[in-house]
Amino acid sequence: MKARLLSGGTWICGKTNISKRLTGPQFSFIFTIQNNLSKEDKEMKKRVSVIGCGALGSIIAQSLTGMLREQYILLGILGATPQEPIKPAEELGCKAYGSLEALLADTPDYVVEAAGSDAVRQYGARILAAGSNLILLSVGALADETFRHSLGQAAEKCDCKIYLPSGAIGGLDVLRAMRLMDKDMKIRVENRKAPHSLEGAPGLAGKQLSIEREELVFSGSALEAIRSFPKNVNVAVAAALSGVGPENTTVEIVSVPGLEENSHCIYGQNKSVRVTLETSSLPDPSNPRSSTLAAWSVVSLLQNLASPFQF
Ligand SMILES: NC(=O)C1=CN([C@@H]2O[C@H](COP(=O)(O)OP(=O)(O)OC[C@H]3O[C@@H](n4cnc5c(N)ncnc54)[C@H](O)[C@@H]3O)[C@@H](O)[C@H]2O)C=CC1
Ligand SMILES: O=C([O-])CC(=O)C(=O)O
Repeated sequence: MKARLLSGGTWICGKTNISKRLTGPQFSFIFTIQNNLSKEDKEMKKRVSVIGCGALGSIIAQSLTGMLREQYILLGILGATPQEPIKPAEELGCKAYGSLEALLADTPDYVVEAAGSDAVRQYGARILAAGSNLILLSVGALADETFRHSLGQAAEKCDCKIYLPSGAIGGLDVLRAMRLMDKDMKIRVENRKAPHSLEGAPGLAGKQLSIEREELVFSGSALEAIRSFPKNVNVAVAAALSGVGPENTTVEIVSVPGLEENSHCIYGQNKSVRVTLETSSLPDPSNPRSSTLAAWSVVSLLQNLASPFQF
């Protein structure tokens, strides 16, 4: 049975709420049974905090208080500024955190990141060190091997997990199995988006994309792709991490005027299996870079974590 420490110095362990005291040089614990269980602790719902209240974070936060409310409690939301989460938090009846420290003081079981790769770099290790599991949408932050390794070590040290949802694509399971069969498998990812869904990417360096003709705006490794298009090819890094890694995965980004959907096609091949995984989905109305599907992949992951059946 795993125990976790609540903010007031109270441990919760299985269905028993117990307080702890440390005594003597032998490092022995003295536990006192308490009867002040709150309704939520009795029900053993998992407690979640969300970072980011934009297009995807909003859907996730709403789902936590809606279809996932039997399994989860939304503790609070952290935004880029203390003001940003105030309105959504009010609407959803949770806290608007003014800082990461305030979020960590709530000791969530899971922290969902929907804020961008800078937030992963800035907060990831501290969240894990505080004992929370991390669910990352900005998987692209893990393209950097040194950072990925250090975050993995932080998770292991605290016996926490880093969950990588399927995001705006699917089929990561088959890529992982194919990689086990043949370490020399090949993966190529083609991302097609309308010009306005790519605008503002550092890789375009201010270049105006044509609104008349299709153009190849990037061709290279997933490692280079995420540096140039950090808000567009997290999917390619997720596919790469499931297979042969960001340096060995080829990515092409195509700007397609008039394209209504964000389209991601993953071509995988090993000695005996060939897959084409195509996902085309509508961008979120409030952020054309992101497919709404990515938020629902987190909702689905949370539902899976609470289910006796594990996909
Ligand atoms: N894995 C996948 O398939 C996909 C991943 N993504 C990732 O998800 C991220 C979020 O996507 P959207 O919700 O569409 O973006 P968005 O721009 O609509 O919202 C981002 C939110 O995060 C907040 N934020 C930014 N920096 C922050 C920080 N340091 N601390 C706290 N909050 C911060 C912003 O203020 C905003 O509320 C993207 O940046 C991208 O990295 C997006 C689409 C697909
Ligand atoms: O939402 C999408 O279509 C894909 C995306 O932005 C990403 O992978 O970063």
